[in-house]
Amino acid sequence: MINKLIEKIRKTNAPIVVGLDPMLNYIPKHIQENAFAEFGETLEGAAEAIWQFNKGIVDATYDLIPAVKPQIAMYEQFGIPGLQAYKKTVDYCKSKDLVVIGDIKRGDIGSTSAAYAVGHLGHVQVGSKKYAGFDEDFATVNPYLGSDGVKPFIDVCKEENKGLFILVKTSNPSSGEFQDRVIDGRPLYEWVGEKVAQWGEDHMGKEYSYIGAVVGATYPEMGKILRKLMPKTFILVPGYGAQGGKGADLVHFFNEDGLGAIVNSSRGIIAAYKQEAYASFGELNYADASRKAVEVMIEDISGALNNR
Ligand SMILES: O=C(O)c1cc(=O)[nH]c(=O)n1[C@@H]1O[C@H](COP(=O)(O)O)[C@@H](O)[C@H]1O
Repeated sequence: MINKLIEKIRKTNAPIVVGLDPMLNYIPKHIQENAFAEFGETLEGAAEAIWQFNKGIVDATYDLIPAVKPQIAMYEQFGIPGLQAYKKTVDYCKSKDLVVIGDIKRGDIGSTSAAYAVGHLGHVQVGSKKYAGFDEDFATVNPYLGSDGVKPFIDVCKEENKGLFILVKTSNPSSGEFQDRVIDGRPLYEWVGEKVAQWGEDHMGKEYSYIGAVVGATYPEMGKILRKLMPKTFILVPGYGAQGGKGADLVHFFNEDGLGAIVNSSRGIIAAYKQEAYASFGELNYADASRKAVEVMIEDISGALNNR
């Protein structure tokens, strides 16, 4: 999958991911009204609205981008119908040949991690048959429980040709509270980054490892250090747009080959029509506003990379 991701980044010339993080308050009135007319103001109605909203965005952007990242919490809040909308979104994006990064941020003791890994990336055995549960291409993993909590994910990735993005330095304001703590002379995120690079060594793709890292766009100096520490690790970089990250901040997340990072924007793309810059599109044309926001993001990042 890392090979496919790289191939698609090269083809689209767009090292970006559209984050499909639908909140009801981003969803245009007409979509909500249609969904509620059919299913009522119910969890099913909400799930239908988020699915229709996502479909509009995917249809308007899939030819420009290599990948999407649905964040499962945004679906889970609507219970089982929400999870059905998540699965429908994953399948639809795959039918459009997009690489799907399931943002599930799991990680537990080994046996429990194994179940998460099977459910999201692998096949579960039922009697004599095997079934894929969610079937994303990549998943995000929280490494806090250590190697035995991560290994089951890596094992399933090897069997299934899938990949991971493991949290190394997150984009949020409090991420330093634990992640920046200095241990034996180095911050914790460096220890984790080094470990991610090691885990990745025995699951290499053609150019980069199947085992990637997450490093927030909001910490560009740390990104620069981590880039050097993990040369063969692909970095998922969230925090662009709504959290303040800009193209110029991101150049050091990339290697000299112009690869090595993929930048996510969720609210900045899916709720673009609510921003002043794209307000002229109007609520009805929300998906066209998202397409424009993708074009602007690609321009911003490739411009910054060309000028470095
Ligand atoms: O793993 C992630 O994707 C992630 C890690 C991180 O450090 N920071 C972070 O914002 N994310 C996710 O990236 C997305 C960011 O959304 P926006 O701020 O709307 O672009 C959300 O789905 C977050 O859960």
